[in-house]
Amino acid sequence: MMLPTIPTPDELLDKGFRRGKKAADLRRGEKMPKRLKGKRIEETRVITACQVIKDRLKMILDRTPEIEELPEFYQDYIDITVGVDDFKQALGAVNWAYGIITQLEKEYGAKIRKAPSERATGLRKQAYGRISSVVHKIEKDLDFLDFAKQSLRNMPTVDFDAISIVIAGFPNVGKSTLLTHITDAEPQVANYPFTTKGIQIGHFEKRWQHYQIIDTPGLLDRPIGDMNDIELNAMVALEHLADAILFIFDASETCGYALENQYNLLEEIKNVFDAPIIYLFNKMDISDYDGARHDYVQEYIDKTENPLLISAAEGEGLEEIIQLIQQVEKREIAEEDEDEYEDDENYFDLT
Ligand SMILES: Nc1nc2c(ncn2[C@@H]2O[C@H](COP(=O)(O)OP(=O)(O)OP(=O)(O)O)[C@@H](O)[C@H]2O)c(=O)[nH]1
Repeated sequence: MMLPTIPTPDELLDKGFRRGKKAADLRRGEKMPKRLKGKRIEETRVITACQVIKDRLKMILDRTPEIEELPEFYQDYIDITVGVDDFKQALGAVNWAYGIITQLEKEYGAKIRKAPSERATGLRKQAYGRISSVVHKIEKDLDFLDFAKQSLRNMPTVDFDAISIVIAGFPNVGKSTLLTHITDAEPQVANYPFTTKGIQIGHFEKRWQHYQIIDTPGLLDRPIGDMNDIELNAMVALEHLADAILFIFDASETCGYALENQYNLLEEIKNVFDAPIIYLFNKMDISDYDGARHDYVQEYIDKTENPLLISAAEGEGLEEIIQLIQQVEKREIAEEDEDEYEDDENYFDLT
C-alpha cells in the first residue's frame, strides 16, 4: 500500500513560513499606501503559511485510504502491523491540526486587517507561534504515520477475485518446493508479521479462474498453543483470506518432525481455521512407504480425508493437487460486527 510521504513538524513549518515570506516579498513591489502595505504584507505571510501547511496536511488525509473501506484482510493486516486505532488516532490528529490552522488563518487575517499598522508584525509573529505550537503538537502523530508508511510498504498484494489457498505444515516439509512447482513465474514476496521470510504468493490460472497459493514460513509451521494474541491475529487474518488450507505432511520425516507432531499441528490448525483442508503427504519418494515404513505412514494417511500422496521435488502428484484445488470454492465470510470502527468523529479531540 502506498501511503503519502510524511513531513516532520519542522519540515512542515519551514515550508509554510518560507512560502509565506516569498508571497509577502512579492507584495512589496505593489503600489499602495505604506500603512496599508505593511499590513497586507503580514496578512499575506500568515495566510500563505497557513495555506501551504493546510494543503500538505490535506494531502496526507486525502492520500491515505479509508481503513474501513479496505478489504477485511488489509484491515487485519494494518491492525496487526501498526494498530488500526493508533492509525486512526494519528489521522484524527492531522485533521484536528488542519481545523485549528484554518481557524488561525481566519482569526489572524482579520486581526491584522483591523489592527493599527504598527501591530501587524507582532500579530503575525503571534500567529506563527500558534501555528508552530499546533504543528508540534502532532509531532508524535506524524512520526507514527511515517512509521506506518514504512511498516506497510511491502504489504502483500492480494487478488480478492482469486481463490486463495494457504499452505501449512512444519518447516522443511516441502512447502516452497510445492509452491514453485504448481504456480508459475516468481512468487510475490511480501512482508507479513511473524513470518521469518515474509509470505510468498504464487499464482496460477485454470479455466479462467485465478488461484493464489500463499506460503507463510514462520507462521503456520509451528504449534499454535504457544502463540500470543497478536500472532494469533496474524493467523486469523490468513484464515479470513483462505478459501482452503493445503496441509503438508512430510511422510519421510526428514524435515525433523515425527508424523505424530505433524498430526498435532494439523489438529491445532483445524481448531483455528474454518476453511476446508486439502491433505498432502509429501516426499513419498524417500518415505519408504513401499517398504518397512508402510504401516507406520499408512496410519496417518488413514487419519485424513482424501489425502494425496506426492513428491513435490519430483513433480509427482502435482496434477492431482491442481485438480483438488480446482474444486475449492470461494468462501463467503460472515461480515463481522463493524461497530467498533464506526465512531470516527471522536478521535479528533486531542485538546
Ligand atoms: N526427496 C524429496 N525431497 C523433497 C521433496 N519436497 C521437498 N524436498 C526437499 O525438502 C527440503 C525442504 O523443502 P522446502 O520446500 O524448502 O520446505 P519448506 O517447507 O518450504 O521449508 P521452510 O520454507 O523452511 O518452511 C528441500 O531440500 C527440498 O528439496 C520431495 O518430494 N522429495
